[in-house]
Amino acid sequence: MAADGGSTSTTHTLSANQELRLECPSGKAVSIKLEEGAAEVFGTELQRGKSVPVSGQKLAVFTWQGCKVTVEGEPSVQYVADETPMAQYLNTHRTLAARRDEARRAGASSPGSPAGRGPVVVVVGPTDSGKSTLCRLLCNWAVRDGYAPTFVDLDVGQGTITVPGCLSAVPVEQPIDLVEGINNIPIVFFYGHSSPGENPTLFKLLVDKLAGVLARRAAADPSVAAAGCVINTFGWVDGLGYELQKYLIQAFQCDVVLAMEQDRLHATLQQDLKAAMPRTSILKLAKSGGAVKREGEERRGAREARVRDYFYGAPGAPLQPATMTVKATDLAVYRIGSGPRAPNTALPIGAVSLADPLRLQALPPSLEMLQAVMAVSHAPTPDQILNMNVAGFVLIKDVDTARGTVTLVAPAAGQLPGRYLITGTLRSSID
Ligand SMILES: Nc1ncnc2c1ncn2[C@@H]1O[C@H](COP(=O)(O)OP(=O)(O)OP(=O)(O)O)[C@@H](O)[C@H]1O
Repeated sequence: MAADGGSTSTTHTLSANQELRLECPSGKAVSIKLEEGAAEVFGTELQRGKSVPVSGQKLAVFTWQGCKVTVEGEPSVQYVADETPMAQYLNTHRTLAARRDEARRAGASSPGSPAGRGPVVVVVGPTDSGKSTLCRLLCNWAVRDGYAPTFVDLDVGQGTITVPGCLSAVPVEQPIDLVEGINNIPIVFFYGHSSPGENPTLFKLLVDKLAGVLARRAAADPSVAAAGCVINTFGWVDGLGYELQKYLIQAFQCDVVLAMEQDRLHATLQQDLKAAMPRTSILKLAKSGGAVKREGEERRGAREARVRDYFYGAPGAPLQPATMTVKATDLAVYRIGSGPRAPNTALPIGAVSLADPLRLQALPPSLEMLQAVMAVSHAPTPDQILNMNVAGFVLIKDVDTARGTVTLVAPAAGQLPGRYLITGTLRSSID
């Protein structure tokens, strides 16, 4: 590596298979520019001579052949690494690519046949093991091969498709934009909490709903089926978390499980899925040394940033949300389950919680709703709320019980796309 330049501009010369790792705090302008050669950020190729803003991101500029790249601004961390798992990740992609090609051929000769189904890949592993990053790489490489895989995000704590607390899926038709993310309309089910343990029954129900929608889409379109799915999961891999991982692997009928970092997770999944899913391959992949550990406060901050991005746009791609005051009678707010769960240890000895985790409870507007992020359901009637995906989100800013009004922030002005709002425990402190 050679570096030169002043404190706000550094040019790095990378050799083949090296990567430049950057941690760029939000609020400080940092951009990268490819000067020579070829390089990619998690599978998205950089255009030569084009400056790309990367504030608020932790990323790696990787090169297969060698390149020269300039960093403008002052990242809090910047260094070049020689050792990366990229070759192993690319080999995995090549295996998946061969299966997509086979599926495309089979789907063309007999549409709707099981052989026309491309790989359904799930990435599992502890928090910060690089799961989301690997999903992004696999989606981007598939796009570069001419496929549009469906990216599924079940990470309700640190998801990347929309606000936290959701199970969502979106077709990736273009390389993921470094500023704007995935430019496509997702299908979203609202769970409403940042941990799958908050209401595991609801989490499983929504896994089944989303898996059902995607199976129907694949059955209706051979090119969707052949491209397959790449599924990101949450980083809770013990106890109930592990049980939920096994549940979702079966619900989505995953045929490839990529276990990041942990021998134990890999081995237990192999044992436990052998009988139920004999044809599923379970592979272990190395964690990148660049995947950065985030502590509780930072994880909360990342969730907050996702909510901010939803309403106000990502840095470099601003949006204009609307603040509206509506009549409380024009809305109906529902909570699924009966409020925060009492741990069994808090109940009298021998008692079990009789709370129905799928019970719909109508809530009158109250000050307890301030700063709640609520989903706007597509449901035409309340009894359909559990079955339907959501149109988008609102943030509750004020409730005036005397006047009977609710003030909320929505992505756009005008009537909301539905009158049924779903609330959970998701809150945001943004203005
Ligand atoms: N090679 C790399 N160089 C620099 N940063 C990286 C690299 N790989 C991953 N990161 C960063 O490390 C952080 C953690 O990675 P990632 O989000 O992929 O992990 P995860 O397993 O999905 O985490 P979680 O379970 O919390 O969702 C992210 O900010 C990501 O951008």
